Amino acid sequence: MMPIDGQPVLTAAQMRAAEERAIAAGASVESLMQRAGEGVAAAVRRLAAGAEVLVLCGPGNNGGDGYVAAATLARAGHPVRVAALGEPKTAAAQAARAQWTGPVESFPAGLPEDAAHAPVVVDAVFGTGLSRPLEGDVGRAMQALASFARLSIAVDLPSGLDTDTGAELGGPLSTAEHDLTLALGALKPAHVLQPGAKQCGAVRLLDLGLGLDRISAPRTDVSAVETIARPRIARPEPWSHKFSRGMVTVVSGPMHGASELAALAAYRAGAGYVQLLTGGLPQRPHAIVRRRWSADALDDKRIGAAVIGPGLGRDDRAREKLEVALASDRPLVIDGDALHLLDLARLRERKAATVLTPHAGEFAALFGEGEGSKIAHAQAAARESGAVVVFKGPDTVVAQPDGLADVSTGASSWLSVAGTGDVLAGTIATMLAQRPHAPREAASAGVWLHAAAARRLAGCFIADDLANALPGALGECL
Ligand SMILES: NC(=O)C1=CN([C@@H]2O[C@H](COP(=O)(O)OP(=O)(O)OC[C@H]3O[C@@H](n4cnc5c(N)ncnc54)[C@H](OP(=O)(O)O)[C@@H]3O)[C@@H](O)[C@H]2O)[C@@H](O)CC1
Ligand SMILES: [K+]
Repeated sequence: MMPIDGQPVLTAAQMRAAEERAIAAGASVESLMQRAGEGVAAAVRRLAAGAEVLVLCGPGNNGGDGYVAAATLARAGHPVRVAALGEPKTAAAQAARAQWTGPVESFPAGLPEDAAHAPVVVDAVFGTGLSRPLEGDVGRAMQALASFARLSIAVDLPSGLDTDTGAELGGPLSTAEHDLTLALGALKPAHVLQPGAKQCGAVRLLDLGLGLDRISAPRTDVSAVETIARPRIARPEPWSHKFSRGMVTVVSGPMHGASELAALAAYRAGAGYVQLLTGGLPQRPHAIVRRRWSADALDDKRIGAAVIGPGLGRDDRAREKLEVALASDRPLVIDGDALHLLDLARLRERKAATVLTPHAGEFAALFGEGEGSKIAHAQAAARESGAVVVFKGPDTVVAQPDGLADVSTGASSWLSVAGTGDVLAGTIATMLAQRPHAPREAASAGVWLHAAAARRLAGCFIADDLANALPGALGECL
C-alpha cells in the first residue's frame, strides 16, 4: 500500500488505456486481477486482525477482484464469506469466481438476518465500470453493512461513485462511507474530489505494475493530473538577503484585515521582504513595511510577486488598482474582490505569471458552472484565462493553461473559516516570488504549505494561527 501524494490521477478511460497498454506488453486481465485481489487480501488480512470478513462481489471485474481476495484470504485460513450481486459477467471475473470454493450468499436481499452483518466488510461490487445509479436496495444495504462494520474497505472505489467526477451517481447520501479505499493501479478523480473523497475514507494505492508516469504535456490517454506532493524548499544561502529571499507586495483596500493576513502569511511562508500598500496606520507585526498606494507602486523591479484582492473592495478605486496590477510586469496573485472585477480578455494580454485563486462562488462568477469534474473545470478556466487557476475548496485543483493540473489531498475541514483564503494568497505569492517562472509549481507548493499548516494546528483555529503555523509547515519541506 502506498501513500497518495505525488501520484498520477487517471479517468476511467485513461485507466482502460493503461490496462490495454499493459496487456499489449504481455500482461493479461487475469494476471492484473490476481495481483489486485491478492493485494486487497493482504491489506484486509493485516487490518482485520482475525475478524470475519464479508466480501461483496459485483458482476464485473471489480467483483472479480473481490473473488480473488476472498479465495486468497480463505487459503490463508482467514474467516471469510462471499455475497454476490448476480453472476460474474466477464471472462476474468468468471475465472476469479471459480477460485472461490465456498458458498455464495445473495446480496442485497438474500443475506440472512442473523448473519447479515460482519465486522469487516469489503465492497467489491462496482469500480470504474459503474455506468448508472445503484439499483434497488444496493446502496442502502451497503450503507447499513458499512456503518455496522468495525472496518469497511472499498476495492478500487466505493460502489456508487462516478469515477471521473467523484459525484454520487444516485444523488447525495446514496453511497456508503468507508474507512479505507484501496485504489487499484492508480488514483482516479473520485479518490480526490468531493464528495467521493469523503466516501473513500483513507485512500491507499495498490501498485499493479502498470508503469504509469505523469506526462509533461497533456494527451488524452495518459494522465495530465497528479496529486500535490510535499514541495522541496531551499534554505536561504549564506549570501541570501531580504530581496533575494523574495519580495512580496500586497495591495490593500478598505478591509485592511484581509490584506494584513496575506502579508503576514507571505512573511511566514519565507519571503524576505513584505510590503503592504495601505492607507492604514502602522501596527504589528512591524516587519511588514507599510507604504501608501501610488500608481507606480508596482514598478519596483525587486518585487517578486504582488497580491491583489484580499479586502480590496469593488469600487472604482479598486478597479484602478487592479488595472495598475494587470499592467505591471510583476508576477501576480489575484484573489477575492479582484476576481469579481476581472476582465478575462484584459487578463489574457498579461505576459507575466498570473495566479487566480477563486473559491467556488468566485469561480462560477468568472467562468460559469461548466460541465464535468472540478479538475476539468479548472483546466478549462486556465485555458480560457491564460493564467494558473487555483480552484479552492476541500479538494483544491491547480491547473495551468496547457492542461497540466495538481489536486490537493488531505485538506483539513477546519480550514472552513474566514481569512484562510487571504493566508493562501500570501503563501502562494511568496512561492511565486521564489519561482517566478514556474507558477503552477509555486501555487501547488503554496496549497501544500497551507494544508500542512492546518494539519499542524490539529483542530479549531483562526486565520492568524494558520499564518503563524506556516514556518512549521515550511520546516517539513527543507
Ligand atoms: N484497470 C485495471 O488495470 C484493472 C482493473 N481491475 C478492476 O476492474 C474494475 C473495472 O471493471 P469493469 O469495467 O468490469 O467494471 P465494474 O466496476 O466491475 O462494473 C461493471 C459491471 O457492472 C454493471 N453495472 C454498471 N452499473 C451498474 C448498476 N448501476 N447496476 C447494476 N449493474 C451495473 C455493468 O453492466 P452493464 O453496464 O454492462 O450493464 C458491468 O457488468 C476496476 O474498478 C478494478 O476493480 C482489476 O481487476 C485489474 C486491473
Ligand atoms: K468497489
